[in-house]
Amino acid sequence: MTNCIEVKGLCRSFDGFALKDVSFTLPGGCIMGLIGENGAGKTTTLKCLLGTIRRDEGTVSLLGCDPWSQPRQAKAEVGVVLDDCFFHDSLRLKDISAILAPVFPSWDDGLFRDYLDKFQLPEKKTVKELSRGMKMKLSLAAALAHRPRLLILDEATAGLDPVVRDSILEELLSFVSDEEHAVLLSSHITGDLEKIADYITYLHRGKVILSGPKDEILERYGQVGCSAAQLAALEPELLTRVRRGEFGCHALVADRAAFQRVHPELPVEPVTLDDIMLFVGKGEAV
Ligand SMILES: Nc1ncnc2c1ncn2[C@@H]1O[C@H](COP(=O)(O)OP(=O)(O)OP(=O)(O)O)[C@@H](O)[C@H]1O
Repeated sequence: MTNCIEVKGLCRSFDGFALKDVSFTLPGGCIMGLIGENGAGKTTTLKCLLGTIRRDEGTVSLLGCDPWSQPRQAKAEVGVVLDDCFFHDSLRLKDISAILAPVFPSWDDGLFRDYLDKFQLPEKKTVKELSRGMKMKLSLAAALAHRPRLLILDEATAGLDPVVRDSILEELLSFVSDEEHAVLLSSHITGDLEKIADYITYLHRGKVILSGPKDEILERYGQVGCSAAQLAALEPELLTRVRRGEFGCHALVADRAAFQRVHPELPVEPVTLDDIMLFVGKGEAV
């Protein structure tokens, strides 16, 4: 399995914000979810990956090419879906092929029409007549119709109902059934990522605080509910973050098995990605 994305030591600073030493790899045949609070640097990371903004330091490889120094090669096989539909409002869906075919040498008009059909997008409609969900499906149809090997999606399912989201997720899963393909998507809907992602990268204030196989993360991490007195007696090295409430405390543990060996009397509950984000965003360091 070759890597479709390799990012090492990526840095980019703006006034008041810095993306620091971001590194991750995405193997072929896999989906990676990029998560993080508002302003954590997800879009900035994706823009650096796509070469639409310059990076200050680090290396980026998209399908073996550097998007900044080899923009054409790097982007030829990358499909991009952003949270806004980039087609002009007055455009009819049936005219989109004529515009995109000269841009993408591998554009497949038949495939584009198949997707319009599959996503129930009427060819005669103009873009302004589409709902938000339909526009997202149109963007995905256009991204897929030039037969990319890599899909990069930024908040592409935000604001969509569960049925539309589910059909988009199914499409992404079917896309990565080819081991040469991969998907990187940023999302705040962590439940969707728990369903489809193989890897998770979690950005917090411009830094990667967690990156790895999703199942390993969810198996390794856990939470312990206890009283303030019990919490005070626990070994700090076994805990990652704590949350103190009126009715008790919760501690995030990064190694459930290690904690359980030392404290078999305290049950460790499973956590979701949202739970981990709440511990990081609202909890305290130990
Ligand atoms: N062109 C720019 N100039 C200055 N600051 C910028 C620029 N682009 C982004 N930033 C800042 O970088 C930080 C990260 O923004 P970014 O859009 O990458 O976050 P995000 O994780 O995608 O957030 P959200 O979940 O809200 O979309 C923010 O503080 C933002 O204000």
